[in-house]
Amino acid sequence: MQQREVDIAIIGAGSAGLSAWHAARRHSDSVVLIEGGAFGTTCARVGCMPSKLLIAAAEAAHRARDAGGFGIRVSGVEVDGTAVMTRVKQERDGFVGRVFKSMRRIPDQDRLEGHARFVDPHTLSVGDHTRVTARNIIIATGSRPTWPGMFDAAGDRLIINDDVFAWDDLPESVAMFGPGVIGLELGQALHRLGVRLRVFGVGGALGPFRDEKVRASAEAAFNEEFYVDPDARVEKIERDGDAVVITFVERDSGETLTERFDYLLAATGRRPNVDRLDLEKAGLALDERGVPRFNRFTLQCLNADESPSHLFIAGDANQELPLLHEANSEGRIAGDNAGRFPELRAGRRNVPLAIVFTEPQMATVGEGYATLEKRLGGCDCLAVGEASFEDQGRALVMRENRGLMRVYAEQGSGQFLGAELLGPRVEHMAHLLAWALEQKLSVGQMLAMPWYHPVVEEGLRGALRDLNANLKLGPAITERCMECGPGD
Ligand SMILES: Cc1cc2nc3c(=O)[nH]c(=O)nc-3n(C[C@H](O)[C@H](O)[C@H](O)COP(=O)(O)OP(=O)(O)OC[C@H]3O[C@@H](n4cnc5c(N)ncnc54)[C@H](O)[C@@H]3O)c2cc1C
Ligand SMILES: NC(=O)c1ccc[n+]([C@@H]2O[C@H](COP(=O)([O-])OP(=O)(O)OC[C@H]3O[C@@H](n4cnc5c(N)ncnc54)[C@H](O)[C@@H]3O)[C@@H](O)[C@H]2O)c1
Repeated sequence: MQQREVDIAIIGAGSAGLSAWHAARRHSDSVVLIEGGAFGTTCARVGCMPSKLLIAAAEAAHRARDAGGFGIRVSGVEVDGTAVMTRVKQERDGFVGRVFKSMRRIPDQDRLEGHARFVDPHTLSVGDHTRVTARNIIIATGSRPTWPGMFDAAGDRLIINDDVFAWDDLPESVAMFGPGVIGLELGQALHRLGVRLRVFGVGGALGPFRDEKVRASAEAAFNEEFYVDPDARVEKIERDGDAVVITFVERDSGETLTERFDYLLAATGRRPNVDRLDLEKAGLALDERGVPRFNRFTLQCLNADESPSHLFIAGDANQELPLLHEANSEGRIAGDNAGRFPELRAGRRNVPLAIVFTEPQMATVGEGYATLEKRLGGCDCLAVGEASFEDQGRALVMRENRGLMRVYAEQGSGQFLGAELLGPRVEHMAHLLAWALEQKLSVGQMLAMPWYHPVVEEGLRGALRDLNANLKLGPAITERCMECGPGD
């Protein structure tokens, strides 16, 4: 067993771990980065990037098929599954290659391969070859998919998102469990690429939405295109030969159906990789999920006796906001603070922003409706405005007129608080709204900004006007401007 003594050890060379390494190195040359799985990051290998590549191929197929709606005849649209997967994997390898290239800046002696576990609060055993003692340790171990035991009946036909990006060809059929973020992104893409699909959920949850009206609008919009039952009654999952056989009650007919699928894809959520670290030896206070308790501005963990720890936790491992930009900024803050320990700095945290790349797209900005309702609803302090995309000018032009936006503000101050968005290209509107929230703008100030015509953002202006009217702060709401055409 080799012995290493370092200032800072980082467990996990994903997005959070890499950001932490760069930040920590500004303070010390004695930083080691430990990786127990594949290098290249979840985002580039099996997450953000390959999923967006699959979605891009699906969009191309969809546009070709939808061209008839514009009077353009495109005959014989064919999806070549092998070519689709070849491009997805080639481009994905390019993204992973870029991560490797940036990792070349990390000297070989600063990288260790092997699974890390705590031996005591300052010591890690890595694989069965090295023992690392560190002044500070950053846990940046990411997350992994989780699923209920009943799916195991599907045997090796039970797959997760990682497996999709290893396919050489597209399958004939997939039963997707979990209409969350991953389930809807991948599900819609597979459907548009010609894969027979059913999506099953539990308890009615759909996508990232907590606002019931937006959730219901999403349920209706996706069901126009493919089968999604967010509150499914699945009676049996069996394996028969190469197929997964699923018996379920169909959502609209109420009939009990038995169908065969090539795969059962589990997209039923992710759990933090903190359960295989022997955390009990690290002396930390854990929450009910076994995740270390931590300060979101310093990323510093708390000891079991409530004193501040020398350990930090960043990225999906802490489960606060399991998104790429959050992993990057948390890694940076944790690395910086591990470097300057025990003198810590509060890191700057941005307002919450999440975007889902379905069509219509889904996005949430700010604390989210459920939290706002709880915090402000009881005293009538929460004002809500909304606008539908169904008759929005530019959305109609593009044949993308589906979706609903709900925007929230504080009564009295008129300060904008957040939004839940379903609609065309809302990725851009979500950014505008996040920037407005960062600037603490009031709804009146947002409405005073320039709005072009004809753009989908005019739909957002409609929602903000509705919100402004409900705030009862004035100025008077502009009636629809007829000479501006639909959308104003
Ligand atoms: C299909 C999919 C699509 C996504 N799309 C988006 C998107 O569009 N936009 C977005 O913002 N986010 C997206 N995400 C989320 C995003 O990928 C994650 O939030 C981000 O990658 C988390 O980074 P991380 O550094 O915390 O974890 P990771 O990149 O997973 O890094 C953790 C590393 O720790 C290693 N490790 C774990 N335990 C140990 C141990 N004990 N010892 C040593 N090493 C260990 C792991 O092997 C891993 O390499 C997506 C995720 C998925 C799955
Ligand atoms: N575009 C993006 O930013 C993006 C894309 C993909 C993933 N991500 C990140 O990854 C995280 C994890 O995504 P996810 O989709 O795995 O989680 P999720 O929490 O978004 O969705 C899980 C879904 O599975 C459902 N579910 C749970 N148990 C079930 C069961 N037994 N049967 C059927 N359905 C069941 C839940 O009700 C929920 O709808 C996201 O929260 C997000 O942070 C982000």
